[in-house]
Amino acid sequence: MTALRRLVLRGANSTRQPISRSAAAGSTFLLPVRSTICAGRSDNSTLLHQTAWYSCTTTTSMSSSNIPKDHAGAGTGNVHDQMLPSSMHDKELFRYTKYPRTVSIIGAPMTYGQPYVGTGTGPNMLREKGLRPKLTKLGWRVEDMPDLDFDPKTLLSSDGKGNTIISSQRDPPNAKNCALVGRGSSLLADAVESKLRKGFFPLIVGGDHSIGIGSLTGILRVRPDTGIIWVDAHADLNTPHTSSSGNFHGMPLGLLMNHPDNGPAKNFDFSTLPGFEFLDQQGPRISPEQLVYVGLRDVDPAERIWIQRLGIKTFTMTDIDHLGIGRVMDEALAHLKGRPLHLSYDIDSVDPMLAPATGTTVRGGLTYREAHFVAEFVAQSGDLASAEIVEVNPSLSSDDGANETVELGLQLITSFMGKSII
Ligand SMILES: NC(=[NH2+])NCCC[C@H](N)C(=O)O
Repeated sequence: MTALRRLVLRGANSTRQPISRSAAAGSTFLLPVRSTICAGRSDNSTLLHQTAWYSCTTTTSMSSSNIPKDHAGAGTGNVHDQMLPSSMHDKELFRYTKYPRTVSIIGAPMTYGQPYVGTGTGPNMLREKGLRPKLTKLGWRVEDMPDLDFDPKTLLSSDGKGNTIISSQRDPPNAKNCALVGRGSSLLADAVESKLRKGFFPLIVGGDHSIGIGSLTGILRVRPDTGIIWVDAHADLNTPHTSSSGNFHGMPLGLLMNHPDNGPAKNFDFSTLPGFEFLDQQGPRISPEQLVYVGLRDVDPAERIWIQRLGIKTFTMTDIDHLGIGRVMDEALAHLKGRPLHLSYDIDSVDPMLAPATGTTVRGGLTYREAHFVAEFVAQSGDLASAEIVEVNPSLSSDDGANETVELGLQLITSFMGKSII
């Protein structure tokens, strides 16, 4: 029955309508982004992209008028101390987070790692759907800071305060929006590091998956032995040397992976990537054994070679079909046993019928229950110490598809933050 259900789901045509940018702009979707101006791979795409990003942050920034009453204070730096009784404390879940368990929502509205506008709206969309009260209900003390400032003016200024803008640097080959991604990653790394040092649980809300560069750097600075569960349709193991798109959302693991016998970024000279100076040769790196993939189904040729050569523990969709998600997660957690865990959840791991509003959809993804099971099982292990959700882009689908995707993202967050059926 389950197999049949999965076959039906994976075999059916995706409902995703590949919306052209102009169509997205005309839609009445929640997010009034003028996305027509973003596109292309031409030389000036960076500029177009930035312009679009401005409009997107302006229209969705949190002001007291657009925050529903029960979310008032979200993103304003408040700590909400109103903890409700919860089974989570009895069960010794989230044992790496100091008691009383505090989750720090770190909004990372990064869009520069891929070509579409709209990916930066994730944090506010999730807040508007009630992220904070849902976390409070689960028993968390919630710290909700303003989103990281990824305004190009701030990121590209030499003093980080918007003064003295560095004139636009040319991107190195295959490294689109290099300085913006690099500098944004550096800010995020510092934020994540400081929250972990306080004993908080960083919940990083993207943004595109290039935020993995910053979140993992911050995490590894504090806990170098962290186990990483990368739930994704893609391996994100490229570097500018192997990427065919030049998009940094396909590179976070490639840039950070280390291995004595030449990992993807071995001898990579980060000084050739403006903005990435913080990833100097001493910077924290991932070893292959601390990573597990779940849900892969679209892997580039160079990534396939590295996965095999480095022996990275990988559960593709074929493995999930064959073994079932229960056994896959048993084996995944057994592989990372004894480590604090970071869950990097890309919404495109889920089947596009359920999560159409994302930039790089691939058919044949996780079912609704499989997606939740991954989240629930990791939470129930007690070892989850940080997490991120990425690539929710409401501007890339119809209203319904966008709402479903944001809603699913929110539900998955509640599952990995401790919600259980009983
Ligand atoms: N996190 C993602 N959505 N990654 C998509 C990556 C797609 C492709 N492999 C690339 O490197 O461009």
